[in-house]
Amino acid sequence: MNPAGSENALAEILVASRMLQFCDVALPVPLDRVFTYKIGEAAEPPAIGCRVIVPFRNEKLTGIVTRIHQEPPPVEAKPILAVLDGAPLLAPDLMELAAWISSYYLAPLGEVFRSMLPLMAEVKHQILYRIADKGREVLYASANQGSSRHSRKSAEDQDVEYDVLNYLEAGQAERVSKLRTATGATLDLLRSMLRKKWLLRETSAVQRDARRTIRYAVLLHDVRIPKLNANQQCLLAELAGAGGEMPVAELRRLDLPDSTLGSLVRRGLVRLEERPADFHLAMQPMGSALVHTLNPAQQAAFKAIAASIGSGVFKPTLLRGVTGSGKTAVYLAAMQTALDAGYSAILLVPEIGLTPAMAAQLYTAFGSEVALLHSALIPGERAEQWHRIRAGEARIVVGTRSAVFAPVTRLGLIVVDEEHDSSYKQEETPRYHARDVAVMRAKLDSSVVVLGSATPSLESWRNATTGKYALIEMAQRVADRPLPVVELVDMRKEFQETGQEQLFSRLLIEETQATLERGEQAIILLNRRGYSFVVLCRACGEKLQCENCAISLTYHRPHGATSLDDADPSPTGQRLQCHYCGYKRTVPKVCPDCESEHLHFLGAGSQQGEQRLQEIFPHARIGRMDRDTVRGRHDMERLLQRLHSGEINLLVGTQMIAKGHDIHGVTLVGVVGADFALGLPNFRAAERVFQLLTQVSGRAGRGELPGRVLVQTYHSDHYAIRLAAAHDFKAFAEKELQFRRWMHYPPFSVLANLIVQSPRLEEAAAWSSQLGQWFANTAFEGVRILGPATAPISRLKRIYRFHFVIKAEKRATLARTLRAALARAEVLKIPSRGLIVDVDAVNLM
Ligand SMILES: Nc1ncnc2c1ncn2[C@@H]1O[C@H](COP(=O)(O)OP(=O)(O)OP(=O)(O)O)[C@@H](O)[C@H]1O
Ligand SMILES: [Zn+2]
Repeated sequence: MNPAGSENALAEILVASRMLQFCDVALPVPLDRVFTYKIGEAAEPPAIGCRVIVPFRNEKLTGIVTRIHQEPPPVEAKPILAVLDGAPLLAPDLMELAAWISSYYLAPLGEVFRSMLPLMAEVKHQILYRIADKGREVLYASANQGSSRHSRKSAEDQDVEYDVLNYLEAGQAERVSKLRTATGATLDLLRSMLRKKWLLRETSAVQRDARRTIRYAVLLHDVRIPKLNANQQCLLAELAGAGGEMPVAELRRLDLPDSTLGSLVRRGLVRLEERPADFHLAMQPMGSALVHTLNPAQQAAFKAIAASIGSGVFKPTLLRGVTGSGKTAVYLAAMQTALDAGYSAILLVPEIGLTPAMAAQLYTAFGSEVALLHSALIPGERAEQWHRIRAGEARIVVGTRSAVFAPVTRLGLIVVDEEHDSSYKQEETPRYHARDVAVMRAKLDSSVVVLGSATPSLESWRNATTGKYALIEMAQRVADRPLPVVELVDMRKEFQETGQEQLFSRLLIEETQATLERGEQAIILLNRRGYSFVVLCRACGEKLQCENCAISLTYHRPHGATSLDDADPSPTGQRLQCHYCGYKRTVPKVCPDCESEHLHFLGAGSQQGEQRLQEIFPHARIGRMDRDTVRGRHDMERLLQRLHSGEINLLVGTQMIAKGHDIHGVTLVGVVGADFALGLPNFRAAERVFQLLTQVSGRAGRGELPGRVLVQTYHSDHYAIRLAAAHDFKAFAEKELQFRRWMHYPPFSVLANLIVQSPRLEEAAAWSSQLGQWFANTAFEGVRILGPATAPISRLKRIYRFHFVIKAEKRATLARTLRAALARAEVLKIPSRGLIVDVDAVNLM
C-alpha cells in the first residue's frame, strides 16, 4: 500500500470513529431492553463492557455498555455523563454469560449486570439538600425576631428546622444522612421543608475514592446509661457482646431501624469511626488446617478431575461422596492443579460464614492467592476483592452464590460444593441458580466444573446417570470410619406408650444422657427457630398472624427467662415475630379476634428446645445455633470454637447445624420434628427431607468414635425417611425419579413459577384470572399449566399472590410460553411489578 493509500485509510478510520456516536446501555431497571445514549464529543468513547453514568428519567444511573453503533434512536438520545472505566470491566465471557442469564431467566440485562458486578459501591448515588432562597429568608427573619413562630410546627420541630437551615446556610449541598446526624431532623421534617420550598433537593452520582474504609461503631465506656428503648438496649448489648466495637454493616443484621444507631451516637453512647479496610487481617481465620495425603478413593477422584484441567474441553462432573468421605481435600488438590497450570479456580459454597473451617483450609493451602466473597461483606470490601481477582492477584476464589461471576482471568476449574443446596438459587431478579450458571460459565470458558454433594439434586443425578455429566463416587468415609447407625423413633408409639405428647422421646433422652456421661458430644436438630412457631387461640381456633403476611407469628422468649409466666420487665425479648417480613409485636393478653384469654403456644422451636434440654440436663453445657444466635460473621466461628474445644457438649439448632461441620467429638445426633417438611406444598419436599436427614446424620461419628443417629418421626414408613436412615441415596433417587416422571416434574420436565401479585386483592385476582383464561384458550404444545391458584403464601409483605406452575417438555417451549405470557400481560396492562417469573423455581411458596 502506498503512503497516500494509508493516509486515506487513516482518514477513513477517523471519520468512522467520529461516526460511532451512540451506545446501548443496560441499566438496572425492571425493563427488558437496553437504552441508547449519545457519546459526547468531549468524552473518551467507552468500550463494550465499560460502566457509564447516564441520565435516566430524573435519576443518574450506572449502566454497562453493550453495543456501540451509529443508529440514531427514534427519539433524541441524551448524552452519557461519564465513562467510569478506561478498559472493559467485564470480559467477553462474562458479557456472554450475562446475555445467557438474561434470556434463560427472562431477566432484564441491566439487572443481571447489577448482580454480577459488586461495584455499585464505587459509585455513590446520593441525595443532597441545599438551602433555597426562601429558606434563607426564613432563617434571617427568625434570627432577627428571636423566637417568633416561623411555621406551624411544634417548638421542638421548629428548633430542628432552624438547625437545618443554619447548617446549610453557607450554601453547600449536604447529604441527607449527614444532615440528619448533624441536626436530628427526620426524613418527614426534611420533606416538609422541601414542600415549603425552604430546601432544594438534588441527586448526584460520583465515583468514590478507591481507598475504602469501614465504618465502625465503638461503644464508649464510662457513661451513665440514661433511659433507653428496647432497640437501643439491644444494639448496645450487641456491641458489648462483640467486645465493644463492630462494623456498622454487621449491626444492620439486627434489623433495627436506622435511627437507633443515630440516636445512640447523638446521646454520646456510641462513636462512629472510619477505619481503613484491612480486610485480609479481619478475615484471616485463626489456626491452620491439616493437610492430608489423599486416600485411594480421593486419589482416583482427583485424578479423574485433574486430567481434564487445562485441556480446553468443557467437562462437567458430579462427585457424589458420602458425608465425611473427604471431598474438600479432593477440591483443594484439583484447585492446586489448576493453579500450577496457570489457571484460576472458583469454589462455590452455600454460606461461607457457616463453614469457617473451609476458609482456614484454603488459607493454609493457598495463602494470599485466596479471595473470599461472601454475604457478610460490605460493598466496599466486596469491590476490593473483585479488583484483586480481576487484577490476577487472587487466583483462588471462594464464595457464595454470586462468586460464580468472579472476574478471574483464565478460568480452569469451578467447584460447586453441596451442589444440592437451595441457597444457590437467588430469590430475587435475576432468579438464577448458581450451580447452573457455573455449568454454563464452564461451558463458555471450556473449563472443568465439579458438582459435589453427598445428596446430589435429582437434576444433577439424572444428568450423571444419563451420561451428560461424568460421575465419580466416594462411597466410604475417610480412614475406614463407618457411617453412623440411624434409628427411627416412632413418635406415634411413643405417644401410645407414654400417654402424652413429648418433645423428646425417652430413647433420645437416655442416649443423650449416656453420651454426655461418656464425655462425648451430642447435636439435636429442631428445624424451627424461636420458642413456639404457632400461637393459637383455644376459643376461636385462630392462629395469630402477621399483619402483612398470611403467616403464623413465631413467639420468641426474652433471653434468660425460664418459664412462660416469667414476666420480663425489659421489652427487648418477649415478642411475636414474622419470619418473612420482620414484623414484630408484643404478645397480646387476649386473642385479637375474639378477646378470649386462652392463647396457646404450640410447636417447639430451637429456643424452646434449648430450654427444655437445660431442664432435663441441668449440668449439660448447651449451645444453640440458629439465625437468632448466629448473626455476624464471628458468631459462628465463636460457637464452633466452643464446640471443638468441648466447652459445649450439647448443641441444639436449626438446619444450620447440618451444614458441613466437622466436629470430631460428636457421636450422637438427634432429629426432632423434621418430618413436618414432608407436608410442604412443593414437589421437592421428599428430596429436601432426605437431604436434611442425610446431612445432619453425617455430623455424627466423624472422629475416632462411631456415631449414632435417632430420628423422631410420625412417618416412619415414608421412603424419604426410611432410605435416609439406610444411607441409600440411589434407592431414594430411583423412587423419587419414578414419581417425578409420572407427575411430569423436573428433571423430566422444565418448570417455571409465574406469580401474579398486587397489594389489591381484586387486582391480583382479576389479573390472574385474565391470564388464566388466555392460557386456557391458547394452545401450547408440550406445555402443562397448573393454576391460577392462590400461592401457598397468599399474602406476603402486604401483597396478595396468585400463581401458575408451568411445566414444559422442552426448555425452548417453556421460554416461548413465558415470553408469550409476558407479552399478553402487557396487552392486559399488568405492570411489570405485578408479575414474577421464576424459571427453575426452587421455592414454590
Ligand atoms: N485422606 C484423609 N485421611 C484422613 N482424614 C482425612 C483425609 N481426607 C480428609 N480427611 C478428614 O476427613 C474429615 C471429613 O472431610 P470433609 O469435611 O472434606 O468431608 P466431606 O466429604 O466434605 O463431608 P460432608 O459432605 O459431610 O461435608 C475431615 O476432618 C478431614 O480433615
Ligand atoms: Zn410478615
